[in-house]
Amino acid sequence: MRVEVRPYRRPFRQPLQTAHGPWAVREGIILRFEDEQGQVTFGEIAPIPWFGTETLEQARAWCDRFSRNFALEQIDDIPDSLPACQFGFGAARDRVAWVSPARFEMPSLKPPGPLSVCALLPTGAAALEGWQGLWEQGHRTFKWKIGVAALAEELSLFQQLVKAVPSELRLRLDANGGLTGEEAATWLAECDRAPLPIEFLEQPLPPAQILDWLPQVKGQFQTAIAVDESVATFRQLQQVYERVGRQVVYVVKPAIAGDSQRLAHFCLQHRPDVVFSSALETPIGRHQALRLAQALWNQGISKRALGFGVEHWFADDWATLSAEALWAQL
Ligand SMILES: O=C(O)CCC(=O)C1=CC=C[C@@H](O)[C@@H]1C(=O)O
Ligand SMILES: [Mg+2]
Repeated sequence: MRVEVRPYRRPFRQPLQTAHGPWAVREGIILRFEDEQGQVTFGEIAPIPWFGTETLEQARAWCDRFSRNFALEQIDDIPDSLPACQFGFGAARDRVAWVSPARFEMPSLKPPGPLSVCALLPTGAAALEGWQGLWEQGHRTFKWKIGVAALAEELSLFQQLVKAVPSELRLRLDANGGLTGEEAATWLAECDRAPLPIEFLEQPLPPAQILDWLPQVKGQFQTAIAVDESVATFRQLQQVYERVGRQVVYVVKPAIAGDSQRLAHFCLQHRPDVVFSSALETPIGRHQALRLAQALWNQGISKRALGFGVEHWFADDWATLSAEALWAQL
């Protein structure tokens, strides 16, 4: 199979403000595969190094190993240290009618409607304005980043936000590991008191601290706790699931969780309480990630809104481009 590699850089409309700091530009790699019958498939490598994936440079180095040709079997040679590469090259295999008893079939994608998609709000006070347009588009689940400004300021904004929105709105909070144990307990108590459902508090503490902290708050709060950075790669997902199982919600970003077939089999075997989430990838990686999420949804895995309400974060028409049109721009 022939493969062509093109890097991309795409600015967000505005930097995404999280506890990791501002993120202004999405960089990645688009792969174009052409098989012997001339059939073309696109894949995407969308690293998030601060989540624990490979860097863009490490991904490039792997891609440079291939001349213009590669065999599907070589996907199995991609190490677990390159999860975004495993996902990107895996696109070639997930398309072909590759017959194997172990293969998890992923039917073609029916794009999910806004009701089943969580929209990402702007961080801070901008959320007080930002939610309305997304509500009018049909979104009913929203995610808001915290752990960026001072606790008192964010708690005040939270109280304004939950009073301003319709009571049917469901809100997720994502601290990106930016809170202390004490601040997280304060947030959980606040969420329990909120006048609308707070679906979960995502990654309140950093991966290195959260698992030891969980037992201290077990059974104290109604609001669920989710992990994201703690399970960014497949190895981490396995380890955390073994340790805390169904005590938490798993926010899984297929684009950085490694081989999609392996992820699918893990989800089918363990049936974790999972939210599939965007890695802020392009429509190419998004399409592949959503196909996986939809196929697992059809198997009864996760009924939670998909964390893919992010197209509005990209400038221009990036979110609606076809794979061929996007490739032609690179
Ligand atoms: O999960 C969602 O609803 C949207 C995607 C999202 O929030 C993120 C995507 C990529 C990196 C992170 O800053 C952030 C997250 O922490 O979940
Ligand atoms: Mg998150």
